[in-house]
Amino acid sequence: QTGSANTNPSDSADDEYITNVSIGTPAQVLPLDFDTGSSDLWVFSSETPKSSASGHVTYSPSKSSTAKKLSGASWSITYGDHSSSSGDVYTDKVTVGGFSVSSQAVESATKVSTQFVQDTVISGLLGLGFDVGNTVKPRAQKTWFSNAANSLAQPLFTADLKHQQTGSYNFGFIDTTLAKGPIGYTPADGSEGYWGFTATGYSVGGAKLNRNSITGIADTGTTLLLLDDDVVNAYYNNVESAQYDDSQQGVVFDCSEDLPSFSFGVGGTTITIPGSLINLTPVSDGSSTCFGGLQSSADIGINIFGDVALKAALVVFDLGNERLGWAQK
Ligand SMILES: O=C(NC1CCCCC1)N[C@H]1[C@H](O)[C@@H](N2CCCCC2)[C@@H]2OC[C@H]1O2
Repeated sequence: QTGSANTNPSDSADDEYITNVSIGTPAQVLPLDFDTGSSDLWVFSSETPKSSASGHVTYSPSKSSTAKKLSGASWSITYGDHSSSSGDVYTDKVTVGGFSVSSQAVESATKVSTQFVQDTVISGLLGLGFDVGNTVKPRAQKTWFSNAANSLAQPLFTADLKHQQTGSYNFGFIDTTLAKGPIGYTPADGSEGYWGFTATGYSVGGAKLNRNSITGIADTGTTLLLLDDDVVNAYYNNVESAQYDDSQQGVVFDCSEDLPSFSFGVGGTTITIPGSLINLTPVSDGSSTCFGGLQSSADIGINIFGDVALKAALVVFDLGNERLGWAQK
């Protein structure tokens, strides 16, 4: 068995990617942010304060004949951008891309932080990280993918995120036609709940890859490519107008710049992010100053290959073999 779901950028800056998920009986369809950087499936619900839920599609367990309250269970999560949510837990049927898990922990939000209240295009997150990262207490719950894995044709999923176009999350199979180059595989470290890996080197503007390895995570839930300052500086030293903008909390440059590409080595292959994908968006509507898709990870302490990097590749999240595959797109 397999599943295949379309995913769409939420706005003109590809800030996040939205995938529709069916929950309960009859199906309640919610737009969720699939996040390989976390391991909770949580939703805005009938239990979310009305003022917070305004503008969001919500899940009502009381309207689902297959919903069951998970007695005594609660959850609470804080993300790297300091957004947060918490609540109680139901189990219900959850279908993604035509594949159903009959009893999935659906974490109902009784509290959500301002960032989520304001982000009305999503009704929650579907974590695709490792189960160890799940926040439900007293007993951690499995992710949708973890519950599905044993029934899928292969215990893996792929992410094919695109700039301002419809992409896909495929479960149980690899559609190699989505890629232009071979898939390079490298071991994945799931011990922290993330999909951790090591890139073997990098280069700017098509130069030969150096041998400076970069250890980080493949995170569909983070918009940017966040790397060490020495890498960020090596890149922006090639961009005449680049400067750090305190108010924007990042490197900005003239939107008219012809940005160099950024390449990294992984699993014996090279992934090249075209400069165009690193020109993320004007700092404000109509501005001729643009915000960089590559920024510093210095304040975080971990390198993050977020959507800016993932958009250049077909990425295979292979749970069965504990490995990540990257193919140029
Ligand atoms: O916190 C992270 N990543 C961190 C970024 C800083 C450095 C450490 C990792 N990801 C979150 C992301 O920012 C959220 N956001 C909502 C608004 C549109 C953009 C996405 C969304 O909710 C949780 C998750 O996804």
